[in-house]
Amino acid sequence: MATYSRLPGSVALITLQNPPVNALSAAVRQGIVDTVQRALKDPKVTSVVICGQNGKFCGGADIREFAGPMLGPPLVPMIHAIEAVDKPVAAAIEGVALGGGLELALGCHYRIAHSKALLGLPEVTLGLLPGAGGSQRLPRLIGLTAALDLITTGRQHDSSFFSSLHLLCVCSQSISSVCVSGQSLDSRRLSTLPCPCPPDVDSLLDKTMVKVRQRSRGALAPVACVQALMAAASLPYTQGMEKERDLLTTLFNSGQARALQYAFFSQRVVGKWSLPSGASWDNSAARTISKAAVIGLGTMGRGIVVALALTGISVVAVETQEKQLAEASQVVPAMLQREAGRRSLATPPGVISFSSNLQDVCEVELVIEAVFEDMSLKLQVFRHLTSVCRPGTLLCSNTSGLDIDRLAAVTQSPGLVVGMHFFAPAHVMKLLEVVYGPRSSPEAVATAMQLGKRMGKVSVAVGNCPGFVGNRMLKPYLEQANFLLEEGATPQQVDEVLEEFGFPMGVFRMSDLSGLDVGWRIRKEAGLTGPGVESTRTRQGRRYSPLPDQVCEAGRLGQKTGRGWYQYDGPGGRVARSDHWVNIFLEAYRAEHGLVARSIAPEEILERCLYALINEGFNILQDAMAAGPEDIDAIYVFGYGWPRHHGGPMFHAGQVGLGRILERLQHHHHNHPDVPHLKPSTLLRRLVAVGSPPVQKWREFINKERVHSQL
Ligand SMILES: CC(C)(COP(=O)(O)OP(=O)(O)OC[C@H]1O[C@@H](n2cnc3c(N)ncnc32)[C@H](O)[C@@H]1OP(=O)(O)O)[C@@H](O)C(=O)NCCC(=O)NCCSC(=O)C[C@@H](O)CCCCCCCCCCCCC(=O)O
Repeated sequence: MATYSRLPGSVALITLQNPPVNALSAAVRQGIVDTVQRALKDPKVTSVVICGQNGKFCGGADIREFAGPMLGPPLVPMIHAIEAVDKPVAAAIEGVALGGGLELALGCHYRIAHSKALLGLPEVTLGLLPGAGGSQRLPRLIGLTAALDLITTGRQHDSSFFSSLHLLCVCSQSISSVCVSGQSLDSRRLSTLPCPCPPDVDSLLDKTMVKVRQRSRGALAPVACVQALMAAASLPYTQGMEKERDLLTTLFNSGQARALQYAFFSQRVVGKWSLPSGASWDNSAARTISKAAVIGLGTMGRGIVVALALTGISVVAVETQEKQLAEASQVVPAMLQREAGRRSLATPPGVISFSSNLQDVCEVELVIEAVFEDMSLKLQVFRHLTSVCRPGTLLCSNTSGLDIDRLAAVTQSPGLVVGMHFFAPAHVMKLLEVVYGPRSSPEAVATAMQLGKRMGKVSVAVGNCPGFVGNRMLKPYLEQANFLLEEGATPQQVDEVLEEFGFPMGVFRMSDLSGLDVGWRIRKEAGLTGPGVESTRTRQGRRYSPLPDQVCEAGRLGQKTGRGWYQYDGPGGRVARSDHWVNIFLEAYRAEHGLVARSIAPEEILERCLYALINEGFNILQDAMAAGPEDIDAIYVFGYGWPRHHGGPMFHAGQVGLGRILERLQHHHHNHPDVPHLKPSTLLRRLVAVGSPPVQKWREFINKERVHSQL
């Protein structure tokens, strides 16, 4: 709702009230319409100020309302009516003015903002465009070039940025004196102004269109944003508004908007974590960490040190190999400086001290081990840590899939051991998997989750199983990609299909980037390859492709060696080019194993890679290793490049239709009975059997099934 009060004198104050962010729900819109009317009717009122309760102006349209029928007064005519009134109206912005909130402010005649307020039009991130006049008013106020950047990226900025664009007025006169002076409001009505455009407007629009198509392959909203701004640049306001409305209607009804809005809420759902034990975000106290240590200063360790230091935590960075330590003590401060600059932090907040001595961690509150992915080495480190650290120190491992409980078992306080699985580069990537073992205490989980949040990560609590959630699902995906090569596909074909779907990189390009030796080492440790293992296509009772092992054996480890599934300009090269060697190698391999290459349709490539991954997601939910589909989807969107406009693998499954996913998995499993990952999960079957409920209902369904021991 919105409240009305008269300030001493002649100013009416309208306060938006809809906690927590004063979103423009039907009740708020109705409140605005009513209170503006009241102010207009009151002869003592000469000017109006609109503000938001609790120091937040407005977080925009109420996204939750998008799921149902639109009730209450529509936003566009409401904002238009405010712009048209003949008493001056000012938006007093504190906290946030985002989306529809900023559009409301653009309909006012004056905008004043607190220096710390954040403003922006983030609709594109929700699969929409600023559809309450924002796409037409903003460029008329700040010019086409600046509006294109803000609207197509959804970027938010503080008020000093917007003051420099003259979006905010530095009012030398108070609102009431504006009114008293009888100053005309005509020039304050943005819809009446022309749109300032650069001379090369067509070239600017073309270049922006190319850029947005490249940046977010297959995403509709950025393209529609450019189209709406083209209209603002070339059409009168009323026709521009018609274009805005048409584009918004198309986007609003698209699956992409639903996916992106789901992604918005899933990011928030995962913060409200709960464990099978009943421990959860609201009943578990977190410790505040001010001193931490990182053990192992390879790529991951260095990134973690920077991520911690950026939050103001003092870090002891330990590396026992002198050469690596010397290199890290040069590189890490530079990384910190660069990242602090990128985040506009004047000076890097945290203090880092480097050491080669594990004893130096004895004073810290939390340790993150980031040594080589080797269980015996990690066990050795944990044994050492438990003897040198103060009692009560939290011991965390950055393992990407090893058993947290085995590490906990060698410590004096297994309850204080959790996994903190970062993604490379750790100071940049948003995802953190917080892995709880059967003995991890709620306090340890809460502390790791909160620490992740402080570092600006999306922290997701996951259970302790091989590969946790992300890498466990990646395994069947990679496996299918390798099988497809055996059957006749090329790495480029597979990658193109996945990139067309929206992944920034296909599976083979991604593997080359991460280093093919990472998986090779894991497979060796699992006894799947290595000396003494027979080179067959069946291992440990299931189909196995030795292709990636053989590529590694040929010394091709990916970008770092200049050769992998592709060739590069040299070691460390970035541009992947197809490599004749790979084609010859694949032909020889198929001949050796009596395989006849067939032509594989893009649909089969996509289905086998994605549905195998999705199927494992259902298994993970069934095993209670993730609390709900939102957790899996957040992991894939923030850690694995899953295109956000497809919501995440589990959301995508719902959009494709669970029945269809089941039927295709059955089909592929029938053709490949020796691939257990293609066997449809029990949970998927159960969901289809009860009529394929929407993804938002799965959590409840799974809990009920568990109670009745159906899963
Ligand atoms: C605001 C934030 C920056 C605050 O961040 P903070 O970290 O402090 O807090 P949280 O993010 O955790 O949020 C707290 C809490 O609030 C919920 N929430 C936040 N914002 C919204 C919102 N806008 N709506 C609803 N709920 C919101 C959040 O979920 C949390 O809840 P929880 O239960 O988890 O505690 C940050 O929250 C943020 O960034 N918010 C989003 C800001 C945003 O994106 N705003 C834009 C919204 S879209 C918009 O404004 C569209 C406009 O352009 C209007 C377009 C017109 C629409 C008309 C529709 C007509 C359709 C026409 C089609 C016709 C169809 C046909 O005919 O067929």
